[in-house]
Amino acid sequence: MTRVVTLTLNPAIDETVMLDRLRPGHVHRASGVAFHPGGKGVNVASCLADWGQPVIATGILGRGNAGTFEALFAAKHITDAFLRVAGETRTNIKLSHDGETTDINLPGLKISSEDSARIFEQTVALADLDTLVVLGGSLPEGIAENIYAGLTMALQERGARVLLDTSGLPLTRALQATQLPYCIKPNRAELEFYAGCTLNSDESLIEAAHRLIARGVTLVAISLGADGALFVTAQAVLRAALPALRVTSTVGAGDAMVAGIIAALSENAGLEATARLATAFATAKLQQAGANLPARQIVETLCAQVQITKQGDDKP
Ligand SMILES: Nc1ncnc2c1ncn2[C@@H]1O[C@H](COP(=O)(O)OP(=O)(O)OP(=O)(O)O)[C@@H](O)[C@H]1O
Ligand SMILES: O=P(O)(O)OC[C@@]1(O)O[C@H](CO)[C@@H](O)[C@@H]1O
Repeated sequence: MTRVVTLTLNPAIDETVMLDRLRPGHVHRASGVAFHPGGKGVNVASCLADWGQPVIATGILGRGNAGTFEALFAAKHITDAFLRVAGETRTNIKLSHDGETTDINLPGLKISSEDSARIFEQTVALADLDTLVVLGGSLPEGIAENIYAGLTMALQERGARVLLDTSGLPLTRALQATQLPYCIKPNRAELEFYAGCTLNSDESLIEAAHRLIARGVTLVAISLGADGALFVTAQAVLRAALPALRVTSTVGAGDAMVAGIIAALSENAGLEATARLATAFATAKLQQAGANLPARQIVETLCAQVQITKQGDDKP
């Protein structure tokens, strides 16, 4: 059976503050607040666990407030392989207002070079031939910008497949390397940052994806918020979308999509089945606060409803 490992080097406790509307420079009275243990790899693990997929979550946690993560791992039977370091994991502020979310993500812990080397080695040691490894999120201070490039090389040399979901320079460094991840899931802004230009049409997004595929990426999934997502391989391009009936929180929708891709890959699903499951996971998560999925049957019903449009002709 495929082993799934998620790495979150910079996890966060997401503090979601409910506001009627956001007016910069004004005093706001919040109508509520909620706390969820998060960070991209943690969210992916959480959604996979809801789907019934065994998952190992690793990364770096501050010992001071690790309890909130430990409670999640225990409740969802997620194998906890996190390194503990001195200090507290960051809290990220999510302002929920006017039907959208404004994110204020803090920098996180300062990591020593010894702990950086330890987490690198521990992560590589968790992977073997049939392992899918999700590398997710930003990097805390002290971790080299090219760590995802190095991890991708070391993990894929062991026969694992890497799915990378990050942004900014860590993404750029990983995509400039000689060994590229098996799969990436950028959103439009993340792909634009890497490409160094605006990508405001499907054609330009697909072209950017094809350039990465020519250099070794197998699957590029570009998430486009309410507009759905593009799933691009060397053989085909699919657009997948499903209007959301209810949006409780968009935080972690991209992570739910990554979880859906991983669930599909671990069943050797084809491209259309992967696009369907990934979109169903993301849409299902929108109904939940925090990175949680509803019952499997609800996700399966959504899966059948996902609208798939083929873009262009398939290639052999
Ligand atoms: N308002 C919405 N209506 C319908 N589907 C949505 C909406 N927002 C997100 N989705 C679904 O979730 C997927 C991922 O969302 P998005 O593109 O916002 O990810 P992201 O930018 O990586 O987000 P995050 O970093 O918060 O996880 C989309 O491709 C889409 O399928
Ligand atoms: O600062 P990063 O690591 O890029 O993103 C962190 C984060 O925004 O990602 C998740 C949503 O995708 C949240 O749980 C978390 O707060």
